[in-house]
Amino acid sequence: MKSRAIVAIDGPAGAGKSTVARMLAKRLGYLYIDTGAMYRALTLKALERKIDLEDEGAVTGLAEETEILLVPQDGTEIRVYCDGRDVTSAIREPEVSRQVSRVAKVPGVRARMVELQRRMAERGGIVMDGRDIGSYVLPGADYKFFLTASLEERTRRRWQELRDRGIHTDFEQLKKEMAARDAMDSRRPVAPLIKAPGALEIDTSNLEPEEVVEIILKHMEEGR
Ligand SMILES: Nc1ncnc2c1ncn2[C@@H]1O[C@H](COP(=O)(O)OP(=O)(O)O)[C@@H](O)[C@H]1O
Ligand SMILES: Nc1ccn([C@@H]2O[C@H](COP(=O)(O)OP(=O)(O)O)[C@@H](O)[C@H]2O)c(=O)n1
Repeated sequence: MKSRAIVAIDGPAGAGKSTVARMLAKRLGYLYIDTGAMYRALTLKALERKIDLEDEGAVTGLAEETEILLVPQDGTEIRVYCDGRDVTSAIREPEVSRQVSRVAKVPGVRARMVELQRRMAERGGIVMDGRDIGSYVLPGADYKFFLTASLEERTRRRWQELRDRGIHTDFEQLKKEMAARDAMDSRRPVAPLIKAPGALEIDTSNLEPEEVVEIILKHMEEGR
């Protein structure tokens, strides 16, 4: 296995990217970078400022004046700061999930985020997860994975996750929202959600997170 490698993990919402990426980073002693958290932080700020999300100029301007920091904690937890404020929990609110793809499709926003993400990856030894990491942000990544799962299973996971945080949502409504977000992420003109050439696709529907990590590590050890 290459040392201080760059590992890219992409896939739709709820496929298990962050869970697996975090566990993998821990096993490898790498840094975990959650790029979705960056788009979420900017979306939260835009919503709080009541910025018209269809106004691409305004949203781009906001991206350019916003400082987003991902700060690793003990283990592989990261805390997300937006202009110095800890927004780790707030960015997971359903309203942010509902609106984030509108912000993420703005080319000026992506340009800014991608620049930051590439800088964070410069020294290697990272696991980065998102939608366009293997295809666009880090096309030269050493290892690329594309996680999937059925929409039903991905909704079930997100529904449970929200419930564990005391947020009760309607399952069918959540399913619709997740499908709408996937569609928007897949259809946007700039760096859409796609499986990068050469990425190993893993359907996690019937796997435990630990099993997915083992598949990934085995693939990396075999140097494929
Ligand atoms: N392979 C898996 N099997 C079962 N549950 C999983 C699996 N991967 C992740 N989960 C659970 O599903 C939820 C959503 O996963 P997450 O990692 O946030 O997905 P993503 O980052 O792709 O949106 C988490 O609560 C996690 O514990
Ligand atoms: N590399 C990335 C990561 C996220 N995103 C956007 O950010 C949103 C939230 O990403 P996330 O990874 O936090 O979403 P979940 O899969 O955790 O629900 C996605 O739906 C995309 O719209 C993106 O455009 N590019």
